[in-house]
Amino acid sequence: MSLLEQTIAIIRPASHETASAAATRLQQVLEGDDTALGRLRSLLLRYLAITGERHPQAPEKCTIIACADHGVAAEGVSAYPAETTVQMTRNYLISRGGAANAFADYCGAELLVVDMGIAADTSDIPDLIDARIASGTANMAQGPAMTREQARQAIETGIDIANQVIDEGFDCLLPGEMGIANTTASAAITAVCCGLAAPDVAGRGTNISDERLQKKTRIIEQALALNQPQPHDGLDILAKVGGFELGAIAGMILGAAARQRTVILDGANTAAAALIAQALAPDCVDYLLASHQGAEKSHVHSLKKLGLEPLMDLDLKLGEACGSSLAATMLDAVLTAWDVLDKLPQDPIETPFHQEYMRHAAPKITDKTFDFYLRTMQDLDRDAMELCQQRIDNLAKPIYSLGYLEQIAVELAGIIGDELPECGMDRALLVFTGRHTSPLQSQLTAAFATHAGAEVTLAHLRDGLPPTAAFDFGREHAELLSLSYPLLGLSLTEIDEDAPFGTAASELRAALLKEDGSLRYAADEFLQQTPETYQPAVSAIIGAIIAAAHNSSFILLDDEATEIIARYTELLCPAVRPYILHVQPAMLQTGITLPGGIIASLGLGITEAAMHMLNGMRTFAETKVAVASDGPGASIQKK
Ligand SMILES: Cc1cc2ncn([C@H]3O[C@H](COP(=O)(O)O)[C@@H](O)[C@H]3O)c2cc1C
Ligand SMILES: O=C(O)c1cccnc1
Repeated sequence: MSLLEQTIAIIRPASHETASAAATRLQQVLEGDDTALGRLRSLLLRYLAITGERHPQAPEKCTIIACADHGVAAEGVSAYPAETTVQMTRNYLISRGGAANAFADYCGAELLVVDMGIAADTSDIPDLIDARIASGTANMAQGPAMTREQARQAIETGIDIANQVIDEGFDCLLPGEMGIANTTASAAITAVCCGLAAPDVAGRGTNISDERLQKKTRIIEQALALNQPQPHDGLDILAKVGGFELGAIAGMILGAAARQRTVILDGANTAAAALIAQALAPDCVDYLLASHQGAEKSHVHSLKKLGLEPLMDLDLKLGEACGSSLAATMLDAVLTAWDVLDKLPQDPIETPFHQEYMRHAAPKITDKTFDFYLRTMQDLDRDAMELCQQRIDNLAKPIYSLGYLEQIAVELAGIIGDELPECGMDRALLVFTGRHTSPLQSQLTAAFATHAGAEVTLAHLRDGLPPTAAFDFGREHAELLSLSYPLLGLSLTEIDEDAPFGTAASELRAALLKEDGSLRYAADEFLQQTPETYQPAVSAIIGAIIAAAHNSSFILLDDEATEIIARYTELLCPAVRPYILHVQPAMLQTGITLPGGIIASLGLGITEAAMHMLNGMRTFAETKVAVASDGPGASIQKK
């Protein structure tokens, strides 16, 4: 038997015993609320099933970027010239300014780069793993991209790589790829595996123009019609419309599955590689975790076929393991939280929170107080924003390909008045709570906040005082915190101590939103319409948002309750809008319903990733990578 057949033969479904025991325990600690952790729950349970351990160590991560060229690039299906593949490979290993470098650094992964078939001399590139199959594939629009033997070789190379890194102690693989025109290949693979037509899967790749997209769609159609790949024959699909780097990634997936190790998928390209692996060994999907829903058109279909649910949508159009690096840190966080939860109540972790209590006073808040904040709200620093945007547009990646991460970076630049906000900015979490906070909530808040590097203040509200008192309490503490912490998560929890978690969100939704999710009331009416129990919390959050924005902190929202309050605050005071980051469901699609700062903490992680992009990546000029020749990048990017 060859390595491929041997590997396929030992792939078993992941063990579900550990996972189902953990599911039972989770249900018990979370008092039967299966939605509490949303998709973090299945992220955790899938990971436990893969490892077969109840409390696995935090995974050792290895990012592996497979690079290869594509004959179909000759058809003009990309916005960038084919030489970009080798130039980016140099960038990873010489300038070290690719997204892959920045995101591996962000999530603490080792970075390996493999030449699977770059159409250029790569002999001078240090540390490049040479596994070259040929100088690029043949043009699939004119015949098969490679021979069946080459397809097997690409996959077996991926299996070898997986075995090697697993032998070195890595247990979580983050594959990525670099290969101009490879979204044409991944779209074709997806069409075959999902039974779709070219227009359903052809996406904009490196941000190509409408005209080029039409051409790309026709080329995919032509490649499928000419080559007739067989949907149940993974090697045939790879040979006819694949790529060497996609074959290697399929192999890494098979190799990892055979050794019961995890692979976190990134965008449409890695998902297409996974479809090849799935066609060869259906059980390998148990070892896959999805990270994000990317913008490439085929991605939604491939994830569905793989039966995987993404954790986030950041409008990424890149690859290079960016989204999977983010998911890897979320996996770390949920593993920590699970350790903590499983040890309750005997063995709680320390929760060194600052505690603040509302005074019994009713301060005078008048329209004048309010006016003061609104009139003296700082403008964003437009120059810093413009310079930051220019730098991002010229980082060595397709234009706009890092989606919301780019927007976060620009907004932060405007808020702090510096075109290059740094990594590791000080951050805090302000959690409004009732008189008492349960050990469960405290432990969860601590686990996620610690992971995000945030200091926590628990601000205890008091009933029976006018809303102005709560407003002032929120204002005062956000103001104090925002003097030292440029990043501030705002959340609430256990306002009604007898109600289950998530009640604040559901009550505020019922009272303040219409059926379609839009706001039901005008800005000056909604507080009277808020259920009395929640009026202090709502007033405190409004005060906190206005004060934090006034002091130029970047505000990260938490659960749906804070989302609703913030949307009304934005209506009341539109000037706060640019200071607010809507985390879920705008970026995270985890459906977490637990309040208390979990979502805001994950938002801090996303913000940190944006800072790694900005500080870790280098520009086209700095790395000598070719700029766009089509699409919006063509007129903006400068060599
Ligand atoms: C500078 C640069 C860095 C990249 N990093 C990933 N890609 C991504 O874009 C390419 C696929 O898009 P298409 O099919 O339109 O060519 C792949 O290389 C993919 O990894 C990049 C592309 C460029 C230009
Ligand atoms: O989703 C991906 O993998 C992707 C999307 C655009 C460009 N390159 C890769």
